[in-house]
Amino acid sequence: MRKGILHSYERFFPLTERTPRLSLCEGDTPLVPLRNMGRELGVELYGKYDGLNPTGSFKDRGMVLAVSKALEEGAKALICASTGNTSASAAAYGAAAGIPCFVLLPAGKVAVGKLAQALIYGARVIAVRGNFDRALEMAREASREKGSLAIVNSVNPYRLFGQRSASWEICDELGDAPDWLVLPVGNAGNISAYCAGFEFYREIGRIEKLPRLMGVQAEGAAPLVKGSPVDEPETVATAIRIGHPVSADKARRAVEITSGQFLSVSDDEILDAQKMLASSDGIFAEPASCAPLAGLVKLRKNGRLPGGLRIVLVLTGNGLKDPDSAVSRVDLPVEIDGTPEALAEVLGL
Ligand SMILES: Cc1ncc(COP(=O)(O)O)c(/C=C/C(=O)C(=O)O)c1O
Repeated sequence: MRKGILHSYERFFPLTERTPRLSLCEGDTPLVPLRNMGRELGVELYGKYDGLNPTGSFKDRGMVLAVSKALEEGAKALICASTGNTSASAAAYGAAAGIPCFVLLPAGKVAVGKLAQALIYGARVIAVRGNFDRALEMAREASREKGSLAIVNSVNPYRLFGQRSASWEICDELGDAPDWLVLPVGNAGNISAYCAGFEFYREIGRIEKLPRLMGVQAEGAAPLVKGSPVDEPETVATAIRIGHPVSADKARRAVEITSGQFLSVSDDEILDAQKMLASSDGIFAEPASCAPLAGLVKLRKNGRLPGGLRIVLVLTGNGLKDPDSAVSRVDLPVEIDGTPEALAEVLGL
């Protein structure tokens, strides 16, 4: 039975007897073999489907630890800026913890599913006329001003600590680290957390080697590929529409020590990958989560994807978060009269 990561990995986390053990049964998500895409690409391919966490993204892994520790340290409320998933997760764990949660979202740039979540979980949702980077500056300022307001963005170290749990689950299931781990990069916290998690597992002898960490960004929001901040990031993958990643230095170190790489893909390549993943292997992930597959397809096209590798794609968010983007790329339903003849015609019977 899933009891949540504070239970499953209790001995690896900075918990004390005073730390409340929050849980929405996050973690222990499936590592799905992507057989058809794997055959297509000539690799052994898996999807770590973190879209099956309680609020539909990997954010729950860090949020459960950050909110538990915030309670222990006397916080009276939570605050975060978000492109959507962090706010959904903060709102849910704030509700579970029984404390208010304030979320700052870039006005008009958040997928409908994520906005609905933050609202229904009872967060105070504040739409900022500006992008995520501006909203994060405001949230950090507010948290500095008011000590009892705990910021739960990935500037909060407990967030990245909790997110290490995904790397441990992958290694526990595969028996070692994969050859490559490919994931989307926005604020760059998750790639840094995976690196720390794999390093810890190597330190305690659970794995032999670190996987190559491949960070994929959208072409219109690719500061780590460009090597400089992007002031006006733009992409259909709104979860990674971030131009000033707060964990950039950690992420660069993660790519360097694992001989990995940052690469970027276009919005079209992302949406094509989203449709491919769903129609070939039955997994519906949100646009940002499909950037890694788009990256693999691009490497394969350029002859830079070695055969036979064991690769894990991190599917960070559920496709249901952003149905509008997915619908923009598919044929809409055909409408018929309610008669057997009309159906027979469509079915070609
Ligand atoms: C589905 C999905 N995939 C990838 C990322 C990028 O992770 P980071 O590189 O650790 O930022 C996000 C990030 C979202 C937010 O930053 C937020 O919700 O505020 C995401 O929601």
